[in-house]
Amino acid sequence: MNHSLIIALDFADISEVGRFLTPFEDRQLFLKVGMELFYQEGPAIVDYLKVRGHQLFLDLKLHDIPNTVKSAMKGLARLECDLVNVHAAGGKEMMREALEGLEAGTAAGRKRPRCIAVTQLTSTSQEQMNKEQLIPVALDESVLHYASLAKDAGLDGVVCSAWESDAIRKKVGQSFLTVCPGIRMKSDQIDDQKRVTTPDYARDAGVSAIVVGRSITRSADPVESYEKWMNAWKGDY
Ligand SMILES: O=c1ccn([C@@H]2O[C@H](COP(=O)(O)O)[C@@H](O)[C@H]2O)c(=O)[nH]1
Repeated sequence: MNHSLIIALDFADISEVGRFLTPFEDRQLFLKVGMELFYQEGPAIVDYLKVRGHQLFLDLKLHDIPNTVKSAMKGLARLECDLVNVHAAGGKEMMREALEGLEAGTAAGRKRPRCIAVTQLTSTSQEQMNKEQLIPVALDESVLHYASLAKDAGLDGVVCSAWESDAIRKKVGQSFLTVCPGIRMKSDQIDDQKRVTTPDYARDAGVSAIVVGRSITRSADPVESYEKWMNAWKGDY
């Protein structure tokens, strides 16, 4: 999954997904299914995308008591996605149990899905974290701390802003995945994102993958937009 561009399919239902994907014809993409689509369509959306040969990041950001997350991950492993995630704020024990669940649910002979942890959402600012989460440190310190917890728990990487990727890898190792949303072209609207970088910045920072949603999915010509993004990111097809 190194140097992938993951398209966030933040659509209301499968018919919107179908309309979006049709102009891409038979191209195989790395796609992300989040809460909006999964809560509407359930596991059927995963099958729909997998039979078309796409790679899948199931972005459900599990965050619950360890036993519940373990059982949920056991079920999710059966969907055979490439990548799943949890919130690091759930703690080291929860993350370890998530991995155990994934291993238990993975069919013999198959590789378990990779599992990464959300550090601080890219929509979180320094001020929001200090005042609302009552975490009294610098935001990048909190991100590094969560990344270390995820590494100790055995996870494969984190979701973070591209700003934080280099420091994370220096601290926990270069093979640790950094999957980065909050990416915009200079001309794009930032929307609700706070820790935003450009694809060039993310490329130079050596992040593992960028996640791009609205800039592609809401553009008038998504295929052209995807090409523009792949050129800027110099992504692997
Ligand atoms: O910290 C996070 C974790 C997940 N996301 C998800 O990525 C996409 C970003 O979409 P854009 O339209 O490019 O902003 C979206 O699906 C989020 O749920 C994130 O943005 N930040």
